[in-house]
Amino acid sequence: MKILIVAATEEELHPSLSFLAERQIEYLITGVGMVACSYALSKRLQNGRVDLLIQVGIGGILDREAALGEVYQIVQDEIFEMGAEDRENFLTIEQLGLGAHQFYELIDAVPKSIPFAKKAQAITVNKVHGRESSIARLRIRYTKPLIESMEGASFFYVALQEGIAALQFRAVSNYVEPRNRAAWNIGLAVGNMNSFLQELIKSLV
Ligand SMILES: O=C(O)c1cccc(C(=O)CC[C@H]2O[C@@H](n3cnc4c(=O)[nH]cnc43)[C@H](O)[C@@H]2O)c1
Repeated sequence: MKILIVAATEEELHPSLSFLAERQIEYLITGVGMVACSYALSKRLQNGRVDLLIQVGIGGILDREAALGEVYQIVQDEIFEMGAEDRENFLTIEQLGLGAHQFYELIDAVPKSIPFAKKAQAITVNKVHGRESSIARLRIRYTKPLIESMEGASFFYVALQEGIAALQFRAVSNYVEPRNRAAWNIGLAVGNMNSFLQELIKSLV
């Protein structure tokens, strides 16, 4: 099975680089954001077959009770607020009849026995939430565990277009809260993400 590991930045994958090299598992660094992710992944997929895409990275979590560092399996991801304002209402791209904003993991080719991670839904943003009022609106709209990233939905979108199995995992580096960069624990999240990734790969190859 040809696996491609996808991450936005090399920092997020750094602890696994020698592990991946030893096992001849290919990885792709896409850059941050939906446009960079879509471009880099599409370009790579034009150059050869892949059976399974695995995106790993860090992300924010809305739930203040959740533990920083925990790894989540993202089962559903959406391009946040893709649509149109209609005065006080919001119309999704589906409601406008112009496309889709909600995408899902694709697990047909994935063995059942992969390591356990809590499941979460996610939103993918161009602008990281950092204002009290917009975060309060998120809390009303989303009741299940919610992770925020800047690439996830575009990753699922490309996988769907190409018909390739795709899994996404995010370790929590920070809470979705008024901007507080000093409170991010990127080291913990990257460490846990990579330990999980290595267990996952061992279960697959
Ligand atoms: O310092 C900032 O305010 C800031 C604003 C935008 C991006 C960053 C980054 O460091 C890149 C974030 C990188 O990690 C993912 N990530 C991590 N936490 C979040 C989040 O709360 N919301 C959205 N994305 C997040 C993201 O996928 C990027 O690749 C710093």
